[in-house]
Amino acid sequence: MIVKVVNKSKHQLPEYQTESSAGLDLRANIEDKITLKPLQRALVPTGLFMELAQGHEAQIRPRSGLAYKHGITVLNSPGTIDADYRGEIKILLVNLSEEEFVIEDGERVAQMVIAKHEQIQWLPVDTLEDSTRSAGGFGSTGKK
Ligand SMILES: O=c1ccn([C@H]2C[C@H](O)[C@@H](COP(=O)(O)OP(=O)(O)OP(=O)(O)O)O2)c(=O)[nH]1
Ligand SMILES: [Mg+2]
Repeated sequence: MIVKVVNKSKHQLPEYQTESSAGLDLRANIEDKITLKPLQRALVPTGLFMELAQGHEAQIRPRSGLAYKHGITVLNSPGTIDADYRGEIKILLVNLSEEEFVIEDGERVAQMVIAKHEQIQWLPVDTLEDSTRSAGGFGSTGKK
């Protein structure tokens, strides 16, 4: 799929790191380093603007390496980029570790997955078709 993009960052366009990667790694586009203290959050700019086709969204997800090694994750994960959004793509990072973490310009801090989605129309009714699960949830299966 071809996606129009305006790259106002100092960096190359996000790339798939391997042949079958689902996510495009997103780079921080910042003038000065950002230091995240424990439990601090920051909205990290990417310098990227894009135009997705209707029926598509972009999901901003954490990178597992940063999460595992440094406790850095995407606070609103998965962040949702709507197809009609024309603003700058930004990444909301939070530091869940007990150590400071420094974000460098150009660092790959998150990844973006493009996905198809539906938009629905409601059909208001009084009752729903029953099912085997019925209203069971939140650990209801496998119990006696
Ligand atoms: O991680 C994110 C999440 C959102 N956005 C942008 C694109 C998205 O289309 C817009 C709105 O996001 P969302 O609907 O999650 O935020 P909201 O708090 O509901 O704001 P709004 O009232 O603008 O929809 O903000 C980002 O750049 N990064
Ligand atoms: Mg919204």
